[in-house]
Amino acid sequence: MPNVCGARRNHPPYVTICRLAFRSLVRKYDCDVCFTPMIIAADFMRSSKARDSEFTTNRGKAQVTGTKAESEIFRVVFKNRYLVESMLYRNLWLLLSHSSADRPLVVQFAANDPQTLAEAASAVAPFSDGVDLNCGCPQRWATAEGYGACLINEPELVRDMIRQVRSRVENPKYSVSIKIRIHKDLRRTVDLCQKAEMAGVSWVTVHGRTAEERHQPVHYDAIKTIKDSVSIPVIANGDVKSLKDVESTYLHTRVDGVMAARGLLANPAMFAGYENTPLECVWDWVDIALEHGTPFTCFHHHLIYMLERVSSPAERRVFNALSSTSAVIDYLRHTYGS
Ligand SMILES: Cc1cc2nc3c(=O)[nH]c(=O)nc-3n(C[C@H](O)[C@H](O)[C@H](O)COP(=O)(O)O)c2cc1C
Repeated sequence: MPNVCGARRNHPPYVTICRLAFRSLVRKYDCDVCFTPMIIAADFMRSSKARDSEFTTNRGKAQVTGTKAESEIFRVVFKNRYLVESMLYRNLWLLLSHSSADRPLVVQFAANDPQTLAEAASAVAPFSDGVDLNCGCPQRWATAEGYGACLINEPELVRDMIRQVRSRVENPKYSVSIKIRIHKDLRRTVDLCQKAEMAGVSWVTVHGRTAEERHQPVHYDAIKTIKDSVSIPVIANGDVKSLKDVESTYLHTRVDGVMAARGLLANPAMFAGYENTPLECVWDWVDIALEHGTPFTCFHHHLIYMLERVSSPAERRVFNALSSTSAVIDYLRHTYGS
């Protein structure tokens, strides 16, 4: 059963570098598939600047920022040097080992128009394994623009978006998925998923709450009903915070995989069976984050999440107030050892 990592929107470039670093960490601890944060497809297609700031991935040791449009030259970061030679970049890729590549990678888009989504999908297809349409974000800014959770009420539009991506991306193995929330009337969710299936969707991720629900219990029965109503894989999402939760979700719903967000932020080694973030994982984050040139705020924030369950309030007060990478490393060495 695949373990999936899901994350979020609206970020300056340093945040996408940060997401890439975090994806590298969770992949080390048995996360099988990673999603990018949600990217607004229309913004993404509007300018190469937007593409550079919204999407960063790598192949082996090369890091790629943005996407390859016909007339554009790529920025490739290799051993911290920018190479702006597209031929060199192509040759480089052929030589690189894919062992530490950021794959499998699903790029998640917010979109409300088939053509734009298809263009965005075709731009990222060479660097990823699939695109996902966000039909679950309940935030007001998103639904006001016709993105996210409001799309669960537009099954025909969702179907058209899936079809358009399918016909635009040539690779038949490239996945086209949707991430949804459920309706109060579950028949509508089943209808949405069946229409998506008929349009050629590869799988559906179901966050088992309605668009209005926040902290209410996840409706596992609803996820099971959806799973029983379609033949494509279904991924369950919501409140998976340990490997035990993965198992109980599976037993309850018989889904094909689970997606986790907050559980992995708190414990990136969760899918590998650790109850709390192991020290090894903390040091792995330090290594990976420094290797990627992760800015301090992001580096520190992730550690704050990871240490929350394993530190006392007094320790947290000291740790959270640290303001430099060296102070953080000194604190970790002194408090936990290396
Ligand atoms: C910090 C953060 C960022 C998120 N960003 C996204 C996102 O970009 N796209 C998305 O579909 N869901 C996003 N979500 C929602 C999660 O994917 C997930 O549906 C929700 O948090 C419930 O799952 P969980 O209990 O595993 O956290 C985000 C959640 C969190 C906490």
